[in-house]
This record gives sequence, C-alpha cells and structure tokens, in this order.
Amino acid sequence: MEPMIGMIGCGNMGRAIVEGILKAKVAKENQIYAANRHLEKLSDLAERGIKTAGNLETAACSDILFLAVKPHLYQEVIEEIRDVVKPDVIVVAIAAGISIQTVKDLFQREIKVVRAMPNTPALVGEGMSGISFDTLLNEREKKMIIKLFQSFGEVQVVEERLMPAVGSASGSSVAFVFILMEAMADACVKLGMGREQAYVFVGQAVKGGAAMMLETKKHPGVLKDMVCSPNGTTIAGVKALEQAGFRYAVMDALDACAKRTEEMAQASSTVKKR
Ligand SMILES: NC(=O)C1=CN([C@@H]2O[C@H](COP(=O)(O)OP(=O)(O)OC[C@H]3O[C@@H](n4cnc5c(N)ncnc54)[C@H](OP(=O)(O)O)[C@@H]3O)[C@@H](O)[C@H]2O)C=CC1
Ligand SMILES: O=C(O)[C@@H]1CCC=N1
Repeated sequence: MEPMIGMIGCGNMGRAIVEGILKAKVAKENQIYAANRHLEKLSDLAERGIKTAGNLETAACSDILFLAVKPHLYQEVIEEIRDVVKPDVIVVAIAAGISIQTVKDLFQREIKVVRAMPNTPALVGEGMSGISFDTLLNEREKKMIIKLFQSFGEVQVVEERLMPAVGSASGSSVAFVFILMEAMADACVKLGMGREQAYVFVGQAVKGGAAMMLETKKHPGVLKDMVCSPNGTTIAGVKALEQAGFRYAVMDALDACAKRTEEMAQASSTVKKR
C-alpha cells in the first residue's frame, strides 16, 4: 500500500513541497493530508482532492509526517500529536535549528526522524534539499524518503553537523539570489528597460549561469573569466563589486545564517528541558 503523507503547516515551504510532490506524480492528491492553523487557507487544496484536516487527524493517518511549522511551534505541535501518531511513523522535521534529538525528546520516545533542509524552489520542481537520517530508519525507508525529496528537486544526504551550512547554501541563499535579481532589474530600469522585461533578462542570466556551472562542472572563477573581456564592460563591473565588498558581504550573509541556525538549535534544546 502506498504511504500516506501528512503535512502539518502549509505555508511557504509546506505548500512548495506538496505542490512539488503532486507535480512529479510521486503521490496522488488522496494520499496527502494537509493541516494548517487556519484550515480555511487550504480550501484550494481541498477542492483539488487533498485531504485537509486538523493536526490530530493528519498525524494519526500519516506514514510519513512532515512538520512544516515555524521552529518555535515544534514543541506545541509535537505535544499535541505525540499520542496519536502511528508507532512506525517517519517524522520529517524541516525546521531550521531543530535537531533529530530534539524531535525525539519532544516525542518522549524513540521515533524515526529525518531532519531536512529544503528550499522554496521545490514549488517549481527545482528544489535543493539536504537530509540527515536517524539511525532507526532502514535502507528501504531511506530510499523512500530520498525518492520523495527527489520529486521536487535535487537531494543530498549529509551528516547532521552540516545542516547549518546546508541552510545557508540552499535554504536561505535563494532569498539572496532574489535580492540580487531585484537589484539587477532596478539597475536595468534605471538604464531605460521596462521592469517586466528586466526580470526576464536577469532571471534567465541567473538560470543560465547556474545551469552552466552545474553542467560544465567548471570552477565559477573560470566561467567568470570567460565573460570578462580585456578592458571590456564586465571587468569594469567586477571592479565596482570588489570595491563595494561584494564577496565579503555574501560570505558574511551565509555565515550569519549558519550562526542563527546554531542559536535556534540552542534555544530549542533548552526549551524542551523545561
Ligand atoms: N521558507 C523557507 O524557505 C524554508 C523554511 N523552512 C522551514 O519550514 C518551516 C515553515 O516555514 P515557512 O513555510 O516559511 O513558514 P510559514 O509561516 O509560511 O508557514 C507555516 C505554516 O504553519 C501553519 N501553522 C502555524 N501554527 C500551526 C499549528 N499549531 N498547527 C498547524 N499549522 C500551523 C501556519 O498557518 P497560518 O498561516 O494559518 O498561521 C502556516 O501556514 C520553518 O520551520 C522553517 O524553518 C525550511 C527551509 C526553507
Ligand atoms: O529563514 C528561515 O529561518 C528559513 C530556513 C531556511 C530558509 N528559511
């Protein structure tokens, strides 16, 4: 029998995962339970045949249960559902800074946990997820979880200690790419281009650059050099970026994300001991 998939919390990330799974046809609408604080926000999902329900029903019916609420709500939600989940349920925790051990401690028993860090491009099947497995999952279960994550993008299994880096590298970095594209489009508007047209130009440039790096596997510095003609236009722009401390700003931003993940992990492990 196909596993039932539950999603507690259907906001930006929960929805992106549900849509990604459906788009890839890895599960049908009637195999998915979706819960939210304000259930009326899920009326569009219900109309499409997804089972929308409260947290208790969703938890009780799921074989794979995603917890896609904000990190500070994990304790409240797990305390609500811990007595109704199936004994063999696989809980997938996607919150920044919530460790496998914290989830187990909140359930107050041995439970199969996957810690994952996906990102919002899952919505269009272009997600990037890092996942770490608890030792309780067997090989068949690990394969099933990997297949699920592959339905909405790329996935790599990583050691749990690397989760703050994964959060920086793909979870948060998409926001920085959006800021970059917005700023580039602003510049194009300043140069006389229409805004909608600017988004197409800069969006395709970012998409093309990413595809080029991933497909050629060339060092990004080499690819950058291929664009910079001697005494040309690009190298003039590179100088301006270096002057503004672009690389430092980017490194500092990813560093800040990872530090914040560690802080949140610290806070969540303290809360559960109260
Ligand atoms: N956004 C991102 O790019 C990423 C997010 N994450 C993680 O995903 C999690 C969710 O983030 P995100 O989707 O951005 O947040 P959102 O605020 O967009 O979504 C959270 C959802 O949880 C619902 N919710 C709140 N309380 C409860 C409750 N008690 N029971 C059931 N549902 C509830 C909210 O419903 P309502 O709106 O009705 O209050 C909302 O729809 C976080 O832990 C975050 O760390 C991980 C990777 C990337
Ligand atoms: O900002 C956050 O906390 C979440 C985790 C990674 C992306 N968004």
